Amino acid sequence: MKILADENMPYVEELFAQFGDIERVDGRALTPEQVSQADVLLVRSITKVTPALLAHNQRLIFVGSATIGTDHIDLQYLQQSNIPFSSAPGCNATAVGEYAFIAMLELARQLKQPLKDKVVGIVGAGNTGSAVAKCLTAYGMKVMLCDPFKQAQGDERDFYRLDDVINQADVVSLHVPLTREGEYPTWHLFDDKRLSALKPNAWLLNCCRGDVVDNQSLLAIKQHRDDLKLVLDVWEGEPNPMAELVALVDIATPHIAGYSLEGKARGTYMLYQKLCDIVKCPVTKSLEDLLPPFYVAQFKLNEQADLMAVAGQQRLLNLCRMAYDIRDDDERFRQQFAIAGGFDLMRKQHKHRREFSALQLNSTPMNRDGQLSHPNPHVGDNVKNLSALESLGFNLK
Ligand SMILES: NC(=O)c1ccc[n+]([C@@H]2O[C@H](COP(=O)([O-])OP(=O)(O)OC[C@H]3O[C@@H](n4cnc5c(N)ncnc54)[C@H](O)[C@@H]3O)[C@@H](O)[C@H]2O)c1
Ligand SMILES: O=C(O)[C@H](O)[C@H](O)COP(=O)(O)O
Repeated sequence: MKILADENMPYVEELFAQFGDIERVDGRALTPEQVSQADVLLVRSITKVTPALLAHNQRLIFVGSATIGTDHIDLQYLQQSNIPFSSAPGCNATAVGEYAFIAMLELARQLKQPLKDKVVGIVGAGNTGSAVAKCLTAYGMKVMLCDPFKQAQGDERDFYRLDDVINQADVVSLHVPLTREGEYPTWHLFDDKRLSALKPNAWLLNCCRGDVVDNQSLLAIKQHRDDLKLVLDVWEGEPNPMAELVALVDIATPHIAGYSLEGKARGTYMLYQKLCDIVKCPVTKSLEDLLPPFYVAQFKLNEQADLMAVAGQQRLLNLCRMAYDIRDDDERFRQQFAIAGGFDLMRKQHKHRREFSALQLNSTPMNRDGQLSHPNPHVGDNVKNLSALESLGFNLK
């Protein structure tokens, strides 16, 4: 069996070598000739899987995309051609949730504002939107969800109309797929009108797809609305984002919101599970075995460190930065995005970010000598503190 896999998809050898020969390819430059002899094709978001790409291939038994988004795949064509396909729904949702939460904490620090007071509108309440909501509610914040599809399906959470979110939320975070058809298409969902309607001093985060926001309109509005703060991980025209817009964005990254080691591993692993199913072979590998341990074995928390209070915001940010320091990506992005191939190179070299769950926090209330400190008036607060940290996703031992 010949397996053609994107050169920047981790853990392919570990998981797929048992099925046959693996050839690594540049997913952005993939040609129909390269694909012609493949039995399995494993892609990322940068490969457009179209009838033209598959034109010379008669033997594919599986196309897999280690992504949540599927806007780069001609799903209808694959279905008509009876080529089994799978993406990796939810694989990097935790990474996106933590990215958005950390970006908000970081922006609050830059602006010297408390984050907790803000109301956050989440547009798209699927896997990634829910992961953001999980972090924010664990931190005690109010969220407004907007998802007309989930609402119509009877999802029991509270939902709001998009206009109400725009009018009322202090922060708007976007988590929709890129769609051009249907009742609620998302291409340029945030157009001139909606962008202009954002509240004074609003923050806008986009970690879904660049084309969900009209980047030209955003640039024009931001040029005369300095109050508007922007976090952009995705851009129209990737891998060539608009330089004038980058200059006005407060936190700018190269489409890596989902790039935790865990998220990447999960993506490849979900495709491995799918191929096992197709070729009727047992799943023998485990996801946990793929991941290296975190570089610090354990963090011991001082019981009085009230990370969940407004006063503890900086300390919480410091803890989050242990897993992922978004400032590094922002800095590198500004240095490299305009260099030829820079956008893709930053993504290729992005390897070391971990999810909160990789950090083991010692949950036993200790005093400075490492002794149990009962009875202690702060133990009750500490337990609340720890359970909020656990809800945020940290690993309490
Ligand atoms: N930046 C990154 O690294 C990164 C990582 C993962 C996913 N993504 C992008 O984020 C998108 C969302 O991911 P997900 O895992 O949450 O997908 P999902 O399918 O779990 O959820 C998307 C939700 O959006 C809702 N939706 C669709 N159109 C809408 C509209 N017009 N208004 C409001 N809600 C609408 C859907 O009903 C669905 O519940 C993906 O399709 C992908 O394009 C980006
Ligand atoms: O849709 C997704 O899952 C994300 O956009 C994903 O993180 C994109 O990463 P890529 O496939 O380009 O490596």
